[in-house]
Amino acid sequence: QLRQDFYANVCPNVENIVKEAVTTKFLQTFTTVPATLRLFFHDCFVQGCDASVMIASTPNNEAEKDHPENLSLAGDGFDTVIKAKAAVDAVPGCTNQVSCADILAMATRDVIALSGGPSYAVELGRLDGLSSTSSSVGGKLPKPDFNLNQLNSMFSDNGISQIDMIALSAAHTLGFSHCDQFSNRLYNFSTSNKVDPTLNKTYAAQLMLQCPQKVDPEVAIDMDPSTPQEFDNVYFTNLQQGMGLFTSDQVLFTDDRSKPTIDTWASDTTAFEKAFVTAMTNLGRVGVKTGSQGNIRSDCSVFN
Ligand code: HEM
Ligand SMILES: [Ca+2]
Ligand SMILES: [Ca+2]
Repeated sequence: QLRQDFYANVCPNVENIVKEAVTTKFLQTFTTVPATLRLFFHDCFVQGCDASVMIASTPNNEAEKDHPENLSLAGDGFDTVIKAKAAVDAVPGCTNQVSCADILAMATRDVIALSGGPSYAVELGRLDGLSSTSSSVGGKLPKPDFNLNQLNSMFSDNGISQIDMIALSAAHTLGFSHCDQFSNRLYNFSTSNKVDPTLNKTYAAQLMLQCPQKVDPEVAIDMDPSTPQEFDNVYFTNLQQGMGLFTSDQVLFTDDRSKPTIDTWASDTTAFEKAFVTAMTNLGRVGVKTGSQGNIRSDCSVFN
């Protein structure tokens, strides 16, 4: 039921309006890119791509965004959607016609292109969801210590294949992580190895400098040490060198079932970009709401 020209009659210029608002925000801060991309992922994996992640908590309802695993979602992602929504609603005819879920999908496409990644046509027609609870988040989002079976199982719960999961993981080609998400790999990996043996030695030493034990929990470091502000396939060449930040990144190279894909995309940007667009399109189809399952919110952070 999703289609690319969903708003052609009510708000034909919606894509340009969103792109302009996103570009303005991008020029103010680069964080717009990783923040929006991760927000889209965390939205789609909990109750589907329905902007449930945008809802603010109230005295009666602790919303998704206040679940511990969502507290590190950067505010600039939410702000990007809110600003784009305001720009859309300011255009006569478009007011209250475009869902927050679709604006997030378009904004995500735009930030990827702005940071050097592929551009693609976005499918539209998602409604905004009618519920958002912190208690629905647990067990729905992947953890950085996941192995390949755990990754495949969680993504397949959302109808996403291993190949799409690997392509989507390349989102870690930009953005930041807090030290506690991977410090076990540096200081207490296992009884026989304090440092994760799959971690490049030089990179491990660099990470220890950036993330000493008892570091300020606010400290965040680049996930791609080589090209942190470029959406590129360097994610895969990093993995080949033992420079994946999380276990869930590095395992894609150490597990023989996924290694061939890493090797292919490390040396073929075109093939990676094509796969990434397919994977993002599939991610955008997860749990889409239609009819009485949703509505179009007038304020993305509040139910109508
Ligand atoms: C494959 C399993 C995945 C795991 C285990 C995972 C885990 C994480 C973790 C732990 C962080 C750091 C959070 C922090 O400390 O602030 C992070 C950041 C990020 N993730 Fe993932 N992620 C996965 C997949 C994805 C996917 C599929 C996307 C998008 C398509 C994505 C996009 C991002 C982005 C852009 C950031 C940086 C956020 C920022 O700088 O604000 N991740 N991820
Ligand atoms: Ca959602
Ligand atoms: Ca990069």
